Amino acid sequence: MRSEHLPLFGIEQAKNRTVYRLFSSSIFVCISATWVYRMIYVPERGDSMRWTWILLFAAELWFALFWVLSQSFRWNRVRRYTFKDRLSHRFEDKLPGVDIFVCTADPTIEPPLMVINTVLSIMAYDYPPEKLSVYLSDDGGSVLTFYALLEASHFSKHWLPFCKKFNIEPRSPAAYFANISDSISQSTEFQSIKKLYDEMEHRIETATKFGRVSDEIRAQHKGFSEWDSVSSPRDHQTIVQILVDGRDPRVLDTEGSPLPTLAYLSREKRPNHHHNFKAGSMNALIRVSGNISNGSIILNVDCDMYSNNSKSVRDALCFLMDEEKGHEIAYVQYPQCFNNVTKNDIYGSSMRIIREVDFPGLDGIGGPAYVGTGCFHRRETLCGNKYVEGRKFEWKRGFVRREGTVSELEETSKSLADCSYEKGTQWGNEMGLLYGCPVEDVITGLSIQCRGWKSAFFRPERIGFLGVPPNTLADALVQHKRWSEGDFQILLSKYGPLTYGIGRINVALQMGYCVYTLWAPTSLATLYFLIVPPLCLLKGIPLFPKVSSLWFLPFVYVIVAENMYSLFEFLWSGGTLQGWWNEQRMWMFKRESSYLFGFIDTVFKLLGLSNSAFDISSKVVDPDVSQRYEKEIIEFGRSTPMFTIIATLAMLNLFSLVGGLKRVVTDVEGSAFESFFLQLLLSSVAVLINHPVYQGLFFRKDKGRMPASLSFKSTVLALLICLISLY
Ligand SMILES: O=c1ccn([C@@H]2O[C@H](COP(=O)(O)OP(=O)(O)O[C@H]3O[C@H](CO)[C@@H](O)[C@H](O)[C@H]3O)[C@@H](O)[C@H]2O)c(=O)[nH]1
Ligand SMILES: [Mn+2]
Repeated sequence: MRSEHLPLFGIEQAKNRTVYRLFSSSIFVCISATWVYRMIYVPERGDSMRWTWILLFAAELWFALFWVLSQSFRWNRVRRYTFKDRLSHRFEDKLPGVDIFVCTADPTIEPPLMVINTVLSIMAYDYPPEKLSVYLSDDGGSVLTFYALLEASHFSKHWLPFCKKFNIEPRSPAAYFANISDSISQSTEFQSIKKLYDEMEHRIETATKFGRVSDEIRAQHKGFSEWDSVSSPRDHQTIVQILVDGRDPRVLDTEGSPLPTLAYLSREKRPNHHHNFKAGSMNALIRVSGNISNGSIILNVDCDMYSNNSKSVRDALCFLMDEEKGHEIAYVQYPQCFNNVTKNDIYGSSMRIIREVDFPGLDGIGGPAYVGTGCFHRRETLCGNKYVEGRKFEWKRGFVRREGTVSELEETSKSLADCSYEKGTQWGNEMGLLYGCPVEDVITGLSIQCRGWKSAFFRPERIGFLGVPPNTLADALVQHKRWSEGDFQILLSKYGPLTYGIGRINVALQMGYCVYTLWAPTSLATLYFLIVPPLCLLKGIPLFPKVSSLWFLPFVYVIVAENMYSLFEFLWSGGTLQGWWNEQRMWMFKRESSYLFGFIDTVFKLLGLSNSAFDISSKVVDPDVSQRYEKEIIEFGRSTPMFTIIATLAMLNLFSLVGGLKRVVTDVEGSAFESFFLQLLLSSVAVLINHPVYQGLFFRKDKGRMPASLSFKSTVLALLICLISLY
């Protein structure tokens, strides 16, 4: 084979697929057997238990459906790898322009220092700097963020040559300095760059602390004058400032190499104009960058997701530029990874199974979803192009420079980010990121796949991007509320995987999307399971087959085999036993609270009673909270409706378990244990897994405990429910 015909990437299929398929068929057979049991033993008409039974069957059917859908992830997992040397060899001088977007929205929960660390890590990619442009979109319209970016533009002149000279990783200064080896820290170059960074950090922190920039600093750049007319983050004109003009031959780093272009954008905001959250800011970025650098590849990252691997652009291009297959791929998604997840991941924030199983699985059946960060898109496909069989991309042209002075470019860019610009256009509908959904990313990715494109999921050995996960329980639950609500809305939207998706994406991919879009309604089946069987246990009504009955076997097989498999999968993905247990707890918490609220909010939205919001996740932690996080102690600390539900259900299962045990102990015939075994098992597991909740309610003294009022409320509520059900 001649070298120009060698592919730029390869795909490897997971092993042992046949074994898994046999195993999952055995589970399916047993699940079907449980249905037969439910149908045979349904109580007669007129029996008070009839509806309890039928609804329990419905809940079980729902979980079975969910299980079937999630098999799509496990059917054909793949792993991709790249050949970057071939890319350089064939394409080095034809590499395309790459525009990188960083989104931030609030300087208090997304500190400017963190934001510019992300920006610096991205400016330092191993890629020709004249072809790289970095845009920071600031929905917070904050002068502090602008100031930090200005500081970063100066510091980059020292930082980029340092990164390249010593070939360091990661290239976020904060992350790099936090983990350095001794040998390098002795060199003078290291000492001096560290000093520069510390001084910059100090200046930015000072400004952040006072909430303003001094007049002295304001005099450094004309851009500050824009804030003279900013009245609030929600009411201001568009601000576009090009801080580094990569085209200018006089703008060089300390080693005389060119720098990437760096621009600040804060789109116009007006109180009476809906800004569509991140989707709105991404669309403004697409247009403004199109006017300034017009790179044909777009990477976007959340402001906390710094680049941990300087080769990511080249890796992504191996997929997009491959002569044989590249023209089918619209985007390359990297997994979302986090850098301060504790060993056993109490909030399940590392999303291990999604990263190691779901997405590699989606990749084998048409391509992963777009998850909003760490994703390389083609500009054309993001702007609504359809896939045309056989049409290839022209890379020969490489990259064209824009004409015009910096101020001309800034001036012409402004109107592109004004509120009125999108009126009467297809932006947010057929073009750019879609509006109206709290998960703008997933719905946009799905719409791209529905236009015929494939996508690729890439997990390099060295993680591509690292961000900050939610580090309190409340934050994690709120984030999942937004996701489940958004995903559920996709199901009901024009782009529903079960409606619009038919014939546009393959059946397995439709099934895969359904798993996420059905998160919200799953809360109902979960609540049923956490409430009804325990109450029936308390009242002495058996709902599952006796231990001595043959029908018991399929139930037990499904329960044991599925849980063993899930544990095995978790350990195989690099997790710990305790981590798996924590993940099960979060599974339950989310379905009791986040998904329920996501479901309710969607219903309200359908009835026109409310609008979806985008609650931004906090990326800062109070030191006290952070200490508990490190020790893996769950953070409650507040009284919220979500915690009330969690605590009440924990108490309810505790009371039922006590009642059920009493029944078994006092039972003279000795058949109670047999009849209630599965209900006792269910409540015991619920109680064991809720152990940290009881601790938070009654035993902890620290600030992260449940407030006393909540302990009282949930106990009374649970008692009331038990009493009402008994009489
Ligand atoms: O009005 C807004 C709101 C948010 N953001 C930015 O969007 C990003 C993601 O927000 P975050 O609060 O961190 O949400 P997460 O739940 O962590 O984000 C995940 O889920 C979102 C969709 O719900 C996606 O947009 C994100 O890319 C994905 O990482 C951040 O950089 C924000 O600054 C904006 O630019 N404008
Ligand atoms: Mn985030």
